[in-house]
This record gives sequence, C-alpha cells and structure tokens, in this order.
Amino acid sequence: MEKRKLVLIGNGMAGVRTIEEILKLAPQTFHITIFGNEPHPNYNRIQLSTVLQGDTTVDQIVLNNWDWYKNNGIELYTDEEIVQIDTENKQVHSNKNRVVEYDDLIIATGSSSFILPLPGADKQGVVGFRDIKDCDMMIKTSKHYKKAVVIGGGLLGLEAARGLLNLGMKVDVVHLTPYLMERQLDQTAAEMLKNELEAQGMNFLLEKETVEIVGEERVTGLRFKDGQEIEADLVVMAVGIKPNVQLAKDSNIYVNRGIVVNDFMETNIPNVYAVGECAEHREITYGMVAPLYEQGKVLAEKMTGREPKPYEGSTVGTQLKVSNVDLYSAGEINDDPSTKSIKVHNEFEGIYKKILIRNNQIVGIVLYGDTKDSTRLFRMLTEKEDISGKTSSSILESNTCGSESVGVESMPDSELVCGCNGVTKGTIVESIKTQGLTTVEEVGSCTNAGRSCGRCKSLVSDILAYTLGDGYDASAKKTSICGCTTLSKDEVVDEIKAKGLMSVKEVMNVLEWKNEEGCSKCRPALNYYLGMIYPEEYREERDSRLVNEKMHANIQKDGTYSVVPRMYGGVTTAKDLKTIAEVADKYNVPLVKLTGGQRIALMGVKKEDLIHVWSDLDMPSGYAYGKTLRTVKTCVGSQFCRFGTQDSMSLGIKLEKKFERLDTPHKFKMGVSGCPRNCAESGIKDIGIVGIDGAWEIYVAGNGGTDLRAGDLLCTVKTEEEIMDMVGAYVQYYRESGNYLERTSTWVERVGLEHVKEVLKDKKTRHELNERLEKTLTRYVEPWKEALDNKEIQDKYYVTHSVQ
Ligand SMILES: Cc1cc2nc3c(=O)[nH]c(=O)nc-3n(C[C@H](O)[C@H](O)[C@H](O)COP(=O)(O)OP(=O)(O)OC[C@H]3O[C@@H](n4cnc5c(N)ncnc54)[C@H](O)[C@@H]3O)c2cc1C
Ligand SMILES: NC(=O)c1ccc[n+]([C@@H]2O[C@H](COP(=O)([O-])OP(=O)(O)OC[C@H]3O[C@@H](n4cnc5c(N)ncnc54)[C@H](O)[C@@H]3O)[C@@H](O)[C@H]2O)c1
Ligand code: SF4
Ligand code: FES
Repeated sequence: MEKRKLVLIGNGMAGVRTIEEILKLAPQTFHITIFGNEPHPNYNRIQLSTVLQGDTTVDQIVLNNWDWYKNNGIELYTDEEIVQIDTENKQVHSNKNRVVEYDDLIIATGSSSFILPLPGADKQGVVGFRDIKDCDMMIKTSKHYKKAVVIGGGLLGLEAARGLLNLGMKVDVVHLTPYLMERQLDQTAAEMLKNELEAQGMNFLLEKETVEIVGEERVTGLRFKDGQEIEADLVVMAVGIKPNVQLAKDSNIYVNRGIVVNDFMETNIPNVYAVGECAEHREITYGMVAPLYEQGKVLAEKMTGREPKPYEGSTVGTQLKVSNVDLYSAGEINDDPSTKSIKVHNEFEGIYKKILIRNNQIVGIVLYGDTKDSTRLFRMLTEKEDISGKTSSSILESNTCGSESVGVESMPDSELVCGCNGVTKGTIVESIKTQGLTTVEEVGSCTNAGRSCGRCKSLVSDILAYTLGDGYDASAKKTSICGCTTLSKDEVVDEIKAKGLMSVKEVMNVLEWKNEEGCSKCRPALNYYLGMIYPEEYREERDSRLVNEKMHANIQKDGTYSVVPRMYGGVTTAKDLKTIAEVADKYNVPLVKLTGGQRIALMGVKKEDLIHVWSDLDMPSGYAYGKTLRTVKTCVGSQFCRFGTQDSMSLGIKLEKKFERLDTPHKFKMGVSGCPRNCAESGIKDIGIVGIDGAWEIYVAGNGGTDLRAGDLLCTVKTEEEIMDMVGAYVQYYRESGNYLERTSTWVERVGLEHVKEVLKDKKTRHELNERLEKTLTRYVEPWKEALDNKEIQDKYYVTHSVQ
C-alpha cells in the first residue's frame, strides 16, 4: 500500500512528539516530511533556561538527533520556513521555493516571544527568550556588557534573570503588577520568592510600566511611565508569548488567538491539523508542554485510525527552574467567597502551603519551600477527589514525614510522577518490570518520563530503587554517581579531599552539580563519602539520608513502621522478652515477628507511637533499616553445643558491639559458627567466621539475598584479637573503596579477592585502617536515645505539624 504523505510544519517539541507517537502506533503508514525554520534538530526548549544558567550545553538538550530522522525515513528541511499553504492543491511552499505535496498536514508552529511595541524596541541589545539564537545572544552580550534588565517577572523572566546573574551580569527585573508571578502565586508566596531571589542578587522594580527603550543604535536604558529611567546594556522581554498563526490565517484556516481546533486537533480544513502552542482548543492556548503532548497523543491516534478519547483540555501544574526555589502551583490561586482554604505559613523554615477547596474538592494548590506533596495534591485536584472525610493535616502531608524523596511506597499507581509527559508511577513500575529497565535514562526512553523539564528524574530514581530493591545499583550502568554530575565516585572523593569540601551543599556547588539540590541518589551518597573521609569533623546531614535511615525506622507497605531492637549475637533475656511483650501489648502492635537475623520485630507501629515505643523499650536500635551492620548471627557454640570447638556466641556479641551503627556503603551482615557444621550460615554472610580446631576461618563477600553467593576464604587466624584486627581492616577498606550502595559481594568481585588479600596482608596497612575505623566509631550515638532527649528531632521527624 502506498504511504500517505504527511507534512509537519514546525520542528519543535509538540510537533515532533506527535510524530514520535505516530511512529509508535503505525511506523509504515506515512512518508513524513518536516520543515523547521531553526537550523537545529528538535531540541528541548525548556532546558534553554538551564543552558543560560550554565548547567548544560546546547548539544546536551537535543531531543531527536539527525540520525533519528534518518533512521525513521523522515525528510527533514531545517533552516527553511513554510511561507504558504495551498489547501486547494494540498501543497506547502517554502522560502527556498520548495513545494511539497501532502495528504495530511500538521501545523505546529509554536509561539514567538511577545515583544512590547515600545519606541526603541528594535534597538540592538533587545531580545526575547525563545530559542537557541536568543540564548547565544545573551551569553555573548554578557561577555562585553554588565547591566541587564528583564521586563516581566513571570516564569520565563525569572529563569532568564537567574541565567544572566550566573553569567556575571547585574540584573534588574521590571514587573508590571505589585507582586511576581501573579498568574501562578498569591501575594504571600510571591513575597517569599522575591526575598529568596533578592538574596540571590536580583533587584526588583515592581509596578513599573516601561514606556520607552532609550539609546542610539544600541539600548542604553529604559524609561518608565512615572518618569524614572534606569540603565541597561541588555533588555530581555519576557512578557508572554504569541502563537505563530499568520501562516494559517493567510491560508484560510480559521484562527482566533490560536489556530482553532476541535477535540481531535482538526482545523476547519479537512486533513489539516494543529497541535502545540499555536493551537487554540476550547478558547485556550497553552504555554507548557504537558497539554501539548496530550494533544499530540490524541492527534496521533486519530491520524492512525484509532478512536481516541477526545481531548477535553488540561489542568497544568507549574514550577520554577531556579536553584534554591521550590515552588509549585496548579489550578486556582486566589481565595474567593465560594472557596475555603487550608493555609500553613511556617516563616521559620520558609514554607508556605495553600490549598483552595470548593464543594469538598481541591481546586487550587500553591506550595512554596516544600513541594514534595505536589504530585499527590495534583492528582486529588485533577481527579476531583472528595475530601470531606479528611483532616487538614492528612491533606497537606503524606506519611513520609519530611522526606524529600517522597514515600514512593505509599504513592498510588495512578499518581503522576512526570507532569510534563503525563507518566504515572504505575506506568513506570510496569515498564521497569516488563522491560527490565535499570536506569533513569532507560525509563525516559521507554516512557518519556524526565524528557522535558527533568524535575521528576529524582523521583524516577526513587521508583527504580523501590522496584528493584537491592538489585538497583545506581552506579552500575554509568560511571557518574548520578545524573546531577558527570563525575565518578572516585573523582568526587578525590575532589572532596583535594578541595577540603565539608558539606553536601558545598560539594554540589563547587563541583558544579547540574541540579543544585542534588537528587535522592547523590545526596545520601555524598553524606556517606563525607562521613567516611572526615570521621571526626563531618557533621552528619540527616536530611540527606535515605528515608528509612533518616527516620531510624523501616517504613512498611501500609505506611506504618517496624521496630527492631538490637539483640547482640541473637541472645536475649527473659527480662527483655517481657519488656518487648508489654510494649507490643500497650501499643496494639499487630504483628510480632522473629526475623532471619535472630531478633524480634514489632511490625505495624504507627509513626506517632515510634518515640514512645522506643522510650518504653529502652533498648538500642537494631538498625534494621540502615546501610550499616545489621546482625551478627551466632550459633550456640562451645558454651552449649557438644560439637562446638569455639565460643561463637561471645565472639558474635563482641563483633556486634564493636561494629554496630557504623556507616558502610551498603548493609552488611555477619555470622559466627562454633564449628564447620556452620549452623549460623556463615558461608553466605558479608563476613562469616567459622571455628575450626584451634583456629578461626574468616570468609568474606557471601550473600544470601538476591545475588546468592558463597563467601571466599580470606584467611585463617588463631585468636579473637587477630579476628578483630582483620575484620576491622577489611570493613574499613570496604568503607573507603566501595561505591555507595555496593554490597561487599559486588565490591569484592569488582576489586578482586586477591587484591583485598594483598592490601590486608600488610600489618602497617591494617593498623592504619583500624585507626581510621576507631576514629569513626567514636562519633556514633544511640539514635533513639538522642531523639528522646531532643525535642527538635521529635518535632521534625516524628510529630505531625499543626495546621493554621
Ligand atoms: C526558556 C523556556 C523555558 C521553558 N520552560 C518550560 C517548563 O519548564 N515547562 C514547560 O512545560 N514548558 C516550558 N517552556 C515552554 C515550552 O518550551 C513550550 O511550551 C514548547 O516548546 C512548545 O512546543 P511547540 O512545538 O508548540 O512550539 P516550539 O517548541 O516553539 O516549536 C515550534 C517550531 O516551529 C518553528 N516554526 C514556526 N513557524 C514555522 C514555519 N512557518 N516554518 C517552519 N518552522 C516554523 C519554530 O521556529 C519552532 O522551532 C519553556 C519555554 C522557554 C522558551
Ligand atoms: N518553568 C516553567 O514552567 C516555564 C519557564 C519559562 C517559560 N515558560 C512558559 O513560557 C511562556 C512565556 O513565559 P512568560 O513568563 O513570558 O509568560 P507569562 O505570561 O507567564 O508571564 C509574563 C509576565 O510578565 C508580566 N508583564 C506583562 N507585561 C509586562 C510589562 N509591560 N512590564 C513588566 N511586566 C509585564 C506579567 O504580569 C506576567 O507576570 C509561558 O507560556 C510559560 O508558561 C514556562
Ligand atoms: S556450628 Fe557447630 S558449634 Fe555451632 S551449633 Fe552448629 S554444630 Fe554446634
Ligand atoms: S516533570 Fe518535567 S520532565 Fe518529568
């Protein structure tokens, strides 16, 4: 069958996404021709802000490279503009006199920056912010001039202003209304934003109407309606956009503000469609990618003969891509007599949350300073969830207690993870499982999540970790420690040492992290490396830890926690058992479980009971949640067993007491058996010790979990002192050379058993390793004792905040 001729005008984000969708559904149906008047392949326009801010390069923001067009048999004409559409003869004409016929035509010409029609607006040094050319112009200007003025304190203006500051310019932002981003924020949030941006170096001129751009050939300043004048070497207009519709209008296609389309993106002319910012649907033109991609999906289904659900319009959530600014807004912004609101304004921590409610449904969200609940609230808003039975605090906060990594375990499958691309948690989990995906990049290629503004990448990483469990090795596929940097673990550690970097934030700033806040992969990793490098000086950054470690409790499937007190060597007493039983009774603990590590777990403890449970138990934490020593499993050994030649219990207890709480790259487990019958399963432990006649064998790198592996014999020693010396040196060497989240089994396979033996054979090296280990061990305190004595910790992690 002959292919239908499909022409796309506009090689931008919405148009090319539509083509991708068409190719997924029916790769053989169309012969595709694309015209784009920019000289580039399709790139991520959203990331121009990060290019200007210096966090990425133009090459890195290409979405579909030249090969993609070739491989899909697409005829691409870049730097070539369509100047006429002949709808009678079904042809398009380009400015290079090319004429191409079509059966189907998609118009996706996007928008242009709205340039205020002011006297002087055509002077040199006046620019919009829309494409690579504008971005290049600003970067070049910053090399010769110092004073920039941005007109417009909206999303685009503020992102541009941040970029210009990064380029070393002095920046004034001129805004028409009394507060910034008035379309997305209320006054309180806008003022918090202004304070933060002023602290970053921006200067704001509010309620100022520009009437003239002054200068000769080149701009030298601005004049306002009130007569004030300010200097400017560069003026960036960021006062909104206007859809590119002239071409359609000249071709008798019905145009209002945008090209008018129905619910299937059809214009008034048969076989002519429009998507993206140039399209007007139910009197709305959109300026964010999420709705445009939804439109593209419907159009692709329509054009390939499916029966799509009609596109009925979108609710959009916005965020600002400026470092240190965490804001989110969706739906309605301002209260009115028909709405009720929940507001929390924590001035101390710089957090503001406002939820607008009408008829028991959320209709508006404004969050500043803490946006971790934005996806959940957005789902409630879009699904029009009935919230009548809920309390204000349960609406405002999920049960993750201050975790910036959001409790992915408690997210429902229907929750949107990637707002730009409309990808839910369920879709991501399913793709990871069915397609065998193991990296954020692979999830992006498969589901599109993370391919636009990139904000959701850390959440995607959390979902990978949650879905793959211990099988998720963030460092396996890439050498860089995460997507926030191109540096490998070794490079980061070297830089920390060479430059004397002392905090997670400092590492990210000095080593120029792409995402200045880092992500859930690098934050805990950096916290670990810093603690390992500076055993005495480093001040633990608890909020950088993974959620279970931060809470010192393991969150369960249903949002409750498990409590596992330490039982050294698996040995307990009648008194301790009684205490545990009383606590289980008192707090209605639904399940008491004997664990595989020879201790007792209280399962199903409510967050608000945690502190009381630990207080009543008065026992050390078993760290059943930590990247640290979990348990030392022991057999009864020579104290009771008639086969036992060695006292495994007392050695196990000594080892557990020595290494408990120590931070390690991943969890590690030990076993001590009193004879080669090996009842403590020492052969599948990270460190397994087996008594033989008159000596002990030390096995390493065993694993009884996902990657079943029998331990290798490291050495045979005679005394307990030798065991402590060897095991201490081994653990410290693993701490220093292991990658964060690398189990000992993988580490030994990577570095080689012979290498480890070689290192540990030297007495002096062992001594030095043990010295560094001892320094580290002195810094740990019992976490629940600390929490019980510290009201600040209790309030921050274990008490739900009150609502105004
Ligand atoms: C700096 C910046 C930051 C942004 N940040 C975000 C964000 O964080 N989140 C978000 O959701 N959105 C953001 N946006 C908006 C987002 O980039 C747009 O919504 C999206 O690019 C629109 O896609 P489109 O395909 O409709 O238009 P475009 O991407 O503009 O593509 C249209 C293309 O058509 C070309 N064209 C026009 N007329 C013709 C013609 N006659 N012949 C040939 N080619 C033609 C244009 O040159 C252009 O290349 C941002 C935009 C900018 C500029
Ligand atoms: N993070 C993001 O999501 C993001 C980032 C950049 C751009 N964008 C999109 O790009 C498009 C353009 O963004 P934008 O910020 O230009 O549009 P906008 O319409 O959101 O904001 C323009 C701002 O300029 C102000 N303004 C208008 N006339 C003015 C004047 N004469 N003087 C001073 N201020 C004036 C308005 O009050 C308004 O706040 C939008 O569709 C936006 O959604 C989104
Ligand atoms: S390993 Fe040996 S000493 Fe320990 S319980 Fe088993 S038989 Fe007894
Ligand atoms: S939220 Fe923007 S790419 Fe996922």
